[in-house]
Amino acid sequence: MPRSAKPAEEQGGNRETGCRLYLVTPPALEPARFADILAAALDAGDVAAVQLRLKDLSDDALRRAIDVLRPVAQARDVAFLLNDRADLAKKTGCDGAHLGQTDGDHAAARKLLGPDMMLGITCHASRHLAMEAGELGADYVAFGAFFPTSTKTVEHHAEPEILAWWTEMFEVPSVAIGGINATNCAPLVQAGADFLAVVGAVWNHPDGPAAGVRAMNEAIAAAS
Ligand SMILES: Cc1ncc(COP(=O)(O)OP(=O)(O)O)c(N)n1
Ligand SMILES: Cc1ncsc1CCOP(=O)(O)O
Ligand SMILES: [Mg+2]
Repeated sequence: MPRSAKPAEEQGGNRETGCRLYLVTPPALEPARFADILAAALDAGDVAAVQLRLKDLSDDALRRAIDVLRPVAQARDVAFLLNDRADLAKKTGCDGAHLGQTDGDHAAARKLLGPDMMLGITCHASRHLAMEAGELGADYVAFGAFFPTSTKTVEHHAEPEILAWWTEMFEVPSVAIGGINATNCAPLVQAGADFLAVVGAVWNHPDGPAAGVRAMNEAIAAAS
């Protein structure tokens, strides 16, 4: 997936499976303060991508957050994606966008982003949605939620089996999301997830986000 991110082997990441960590930002943040927190997290270990996920912000506020946080990720060769907004991702130098099933026309977004920007698509627990996303040129398909989560109210529950099926059938990378932490991630890694997307496991880690990144990478490596 992340086209501008270094391969796992160059990052000292998880060579066996290639499974890598994908950080989604907390639901609320103050950009200047969060920039330091993000930098510390990214400096703690291998991270393939960061997704800025802020809801109900004006375009101006979103642009301010992007302008502060995007360079923190990109300076470290970590891809920076924007949640929900392909248009703003394109205008603001992001590496791509993540769109859900109600976040507009995926084909139009693919066209807008062009071949050099990434498009990730939520597919819940649906093989059909994933095949549609793959056909229209998604750079990754995201399945979930795999576990209970307090970050978002979720309506779909996915099982590791869908990752195994996808990996066996298609080459488009898969992302697993939803309640994933260092203790429960092994079956997802073993089922072939290319990326584990997490919020709480890193930003709410009791010893801080850097410890959260280390714990996730250790767990991914142990499961590989
Ligand atoms: C990597 C990744 N996977 C899934 C989602 C969920 O996207 P969506 O269904 O559009 O829900 P919101 O995140 O917009 O609430 C995601 N953001 N990232
Ligand atoms: C954005 C999103 N989409 C499905 S579950 C989820 C929240 C993931 O957060 P956490 O890793 O804290 O469960
Ligand atoms: Mg969305």
